Amino acid sequence: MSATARKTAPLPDDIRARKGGAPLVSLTAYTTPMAQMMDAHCDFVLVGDSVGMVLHGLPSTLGVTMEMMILHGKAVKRGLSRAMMVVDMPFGSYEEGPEQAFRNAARMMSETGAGAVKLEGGVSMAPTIAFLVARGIPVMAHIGLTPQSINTLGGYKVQGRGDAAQALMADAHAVAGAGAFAVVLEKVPASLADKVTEALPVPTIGIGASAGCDGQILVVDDMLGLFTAFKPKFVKRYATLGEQGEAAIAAYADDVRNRRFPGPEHVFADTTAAKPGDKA
Ligand SMILES: Nc1nc(=O)c2c([nH]1)NC[C@@H]1CN(c3ccc(C(=O)N[C@@H](CCC(=O)O)C(=O)O)cc3)CN21
Ligand SMILES: CC(C)C(=O)C(=O)O
Ligand SMILES: [Mg+2]
Repeated sequence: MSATARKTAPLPDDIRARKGGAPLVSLTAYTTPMAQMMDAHCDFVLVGDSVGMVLHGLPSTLGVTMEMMILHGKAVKRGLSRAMMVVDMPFGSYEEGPEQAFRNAARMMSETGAGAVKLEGGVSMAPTIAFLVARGIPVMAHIGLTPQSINTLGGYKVQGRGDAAQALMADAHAVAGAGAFAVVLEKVPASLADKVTEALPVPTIGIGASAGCDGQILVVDDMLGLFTAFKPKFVKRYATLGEQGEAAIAAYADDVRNRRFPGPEHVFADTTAAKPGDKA
């Protein structure tokens, strides 16, 4: 079923069932109005830990906390009626082991109303994914470039080139075998993304991966041109809202400095004998 024909949010199993079918559409969102804009057009919406870099000015995703993810998760949920919401588990909230991951993921699910959580990692995270899934928490996996590991990866580089392809394929099989209902593939060679997509029984969601993936995701502020501090090669700009916003702010500043704003239509008379159409 298309995102627009649907009346209620799909379940993780509905997303899983889209393997090999019409491409899954997703974007990140961090606020209610952005969630409202994409609700009719996306199969699922991710409250990404990219929120730290995009909305809070942090230098990486490492400083993002459970409290931040819960606050933004609640805001996004209020803007959705048809798309499923997935929330990123932040750095440090799940890596200690399955028990820590369950405790924090359960809190994330109950406090935000998310349909699933996403966590970064492959083979090493498989036991944690299996533990969560066995206890009722649907998990979306995220392999390839995993930004929470920036300090060991040494930069936001392409992952899985050359000999590293086998390890990436092992990560993909491990997370799918552990019960993840979908797998995000970030910044991997397109040919490898296609092989993983063919090999896995669950949908692959590409970001800097391949048009052959079972779905795509982007950071919404990137595709709208609102976030401009950097632009990964995988970003396609569908709008230039940052530029348009700055031009609008410059026009406002000019109006204020020249007393063109507020105009007569923006101010109030000292009488209730209002003209027709006036608001109190
Ligand atoms: N705005 C935004 N978009 C993202 O896709 C994103 C975030 N933030 N924050 C969390 C992670 C970090 N991600 C990244 C960050 C950088 C590149 C990247 O390709 N960087 C280029 C250009 C960097 C630059 O121009 O400064 C690189 O060559 O490293 C990729 C993914 C993906 N996620
Ligand atoms: C880019 C997506 C996959 C993500 O993890 C995020 O926005 O945090
Ligand atoms: Mg993330």
